Amino acid sequence: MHPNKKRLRRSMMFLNCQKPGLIKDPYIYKPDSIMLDLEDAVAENQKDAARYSLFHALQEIDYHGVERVVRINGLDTPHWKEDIRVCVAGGADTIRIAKTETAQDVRTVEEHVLAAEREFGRPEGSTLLMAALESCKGVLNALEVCQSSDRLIGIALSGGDYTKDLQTTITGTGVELMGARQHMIMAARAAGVQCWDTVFTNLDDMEGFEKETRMIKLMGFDGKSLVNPRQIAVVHKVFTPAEKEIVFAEKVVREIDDKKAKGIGVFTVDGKMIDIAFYDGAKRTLAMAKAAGVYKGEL
Ligand SMILES: CC(=O)SCCNC(=O)CCNC(=O)[C@H](O)C(C)(C)COP(=O)(O)OP(=O)(O)OC[C@H]1O[C@@H](n2cnc3c(N)ncnc32)[C@H](O)[C@@H]1OP(=O)(O)O
Ligand SMILES: O=C([O-])CC(=O)C(=O)O
Ligand SMILES: [Mg+2]
Repeated sequence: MHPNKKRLRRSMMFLNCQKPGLIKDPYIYKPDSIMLDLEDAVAENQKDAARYSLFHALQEIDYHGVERVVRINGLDTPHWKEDIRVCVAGGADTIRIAKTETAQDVRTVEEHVLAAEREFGRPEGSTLLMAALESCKGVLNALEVCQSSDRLIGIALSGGDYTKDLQTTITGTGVELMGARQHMIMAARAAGVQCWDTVFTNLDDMEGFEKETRMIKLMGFDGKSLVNPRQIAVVHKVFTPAEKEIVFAEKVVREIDDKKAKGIGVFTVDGKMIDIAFYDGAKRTLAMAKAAGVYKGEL
């Protein structure tokens, strides 16, 4: 498996490739990933200029370990083939396929990525893929998209275009996105890939943003697409296990190991019933805490 397939992706911040001022140093905000956008943030007559900036940024800027995702234009545009060549030539870590609808869309992109890896002498299989689902058809096909390719690391809900297709609007209540969110997270888990929630565009409503972030964390998402550096700290706070969760998870793992050796299946930890069903969840909490740099233990 590619070493970065399962890396921590709590915060994935979009930035517009049309704006060199934005793409030159976003690592200072310490998101887990940046998403350099060639799609909707870039005006139609600026696509070439955006690709040119992107190529030089990928080649010349040290992003200090922040994952460099590039969002390419959809397969219904004249741009995506050249977008892929520039991403691969520049050495992007991951390509986000905008407006993905089917498993075949992912496979088509994969063929072009492989051809570009050969053309530019990049290791075959080094470029990862994520698929943005932005229509009812795309969301309904979530499972086949998740199972489409070994390069595919996960699926992202794109609520703006999705609600347009659904013929509603984003209200901030989450009602209109609930079905898609639930469906996508189940598909991603069934296929063993990651799943990210859509952007929150009201930058003046930080309270609403935190509420939504807490909700999607509870739903099972791995993180969220973001549009602004102010949103990163909130997402990291919500998605990084707190000290008391880490302590409890350590106790659960140790107690299950200990009780198993003694032939005991069910018992309590801090007044809560625990059995083997809780083992993987506790292990996941510790792995996440370790990846986030807040846990140094060996469990
Ligand atoms: C529906 C979709 O398709 S979403 C995906 C496409 N959208 C995007 O890519 C938009 C990304 N976001 C942005 O461009 C901007 O955040 C905007 C236009 C929404 C708001 O911009 P501003 O009003 O300037 O935001 P704000 O005042 O919070 O900026 C503060 C600082 O953060 C920087 N900043 C803002 N957004 C970003 C970003 N996404 N990435 C990196 N830096 C950013 C600004 O340049 C500014 O830096 P400075 O203090 O050195 O001047
Ligand atoms: O991917 C996202 O969250 C942003 C986007 O394109 C959309 O909402 O349509
Ligand atoms: Mg969109």
